[in-house]
Amino acid sequence: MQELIYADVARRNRNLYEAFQSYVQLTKPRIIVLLLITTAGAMWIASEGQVDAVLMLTTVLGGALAAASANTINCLYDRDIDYVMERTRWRPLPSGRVSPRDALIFAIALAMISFTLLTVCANLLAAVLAMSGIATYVGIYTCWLKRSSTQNIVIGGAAGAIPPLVGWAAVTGDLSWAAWILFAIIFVWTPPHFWALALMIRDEYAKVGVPMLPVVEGDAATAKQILIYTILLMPVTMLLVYPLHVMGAIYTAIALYLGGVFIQKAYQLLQNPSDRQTARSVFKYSILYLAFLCIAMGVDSLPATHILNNQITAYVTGSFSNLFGFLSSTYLNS
Ligand code: HEM
Ligand SMILES: CC(C)=CCC/C(C)=C/CC/C(C)=C/COP(=O)(O)OP(=O)(O)O
Repeated sequence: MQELIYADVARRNRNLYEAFQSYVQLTKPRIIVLLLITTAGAMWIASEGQVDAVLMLTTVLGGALAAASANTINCLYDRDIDYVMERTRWRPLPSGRVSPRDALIFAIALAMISFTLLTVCANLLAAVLAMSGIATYVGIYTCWLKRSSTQNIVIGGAAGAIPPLVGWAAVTGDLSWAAWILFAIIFVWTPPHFWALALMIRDEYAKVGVPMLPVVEGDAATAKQILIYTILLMPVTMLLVYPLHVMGAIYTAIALYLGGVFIQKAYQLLQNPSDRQTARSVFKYSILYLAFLCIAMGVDSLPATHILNNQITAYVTGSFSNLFGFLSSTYLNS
């Protein structure tokens, strides 16, 4: 009898754990981690490295819940095509592990908790921005553009660029130019990130009639667009240095290096646009690129780094003025 009870409890626990896993899977948790790194990075810069720990925790949690809600609604809306594609067939909705009704209730609950948490612990602007992220990702990307335009990801990508705005607003209560540059960095980063993946799984998207760029315009045209966006990304990242002066020498060096490697990889892809391995390498690098760029921003904003940054800047400016002095005296005297 005792054993039967134990077996029953064990089975129930296993079922509970499996249900829990299915709901977690609905939220696409691995993507959320990088979204949160951009939120935390923005908070760190906005507070010049002196962010309140409770505010950081609650904002990141609120942002995670909003993104989880957005991803769940995306899974709900796309369950028809997810069922047909190999890559997505085993997601909780197409495989029947979660019912559409339960997924909807889950997504609404997540959004409501996120809104309340952000309003109470951060401010209304941060909460409204998070909700606008859900609206953009679901309304503009998922329901409207994903199945109708090759530029779906360019315009819909704005949703993924909202998390740093949430973080910035949570700290300062408003949105400065620097916050909008962070938005612009992720906005320009998203097409190379996604199109590299789309090159790898082009046939899957073609099978379900989703007009991703490689499906409609081909591999070479997509690789060309990827290269254009990676080149554009470099000056956009530098806007934080000049004219905004929010970042210093350490960020500049790391951002230029990371951007240089990104361009090099995109160029390699252009040489061989149908090579899946090269596309995979660009996709993987895009994730590393954004994570390290945020880390560079964080390091650059540390109070201790300011001293080092000032010394490097003074040295570089001093060297330049010496050089200009030398050149002008040489040429003016000759
Ligand atoms: C609307 C714009 C975006 C689209 C359409 C998009 C699309 C995708 C897709 C289809 C995947 C593969 C997911 C899977 O196999 O389940 C993926 C992976 C990923 N995305 Fe994006 N993405 C976008 C924006 C972003 C943003 C803004 C971030 C973070 C800042 C991000 C971070 C990631 C990460 C970290 C992965 C890898 C997840 C893993 O390890 O499996 N994405 N993305
Ligand atoms: C502030 C806030 C709430 C922002 C939300 C931003 C957000 C959730 C971005 C996620 C991007 C993403 C996973 C796209 C995949 O979509 P897909 O449908 O093309 O991927 P799939 O083919 O794998 O289903």
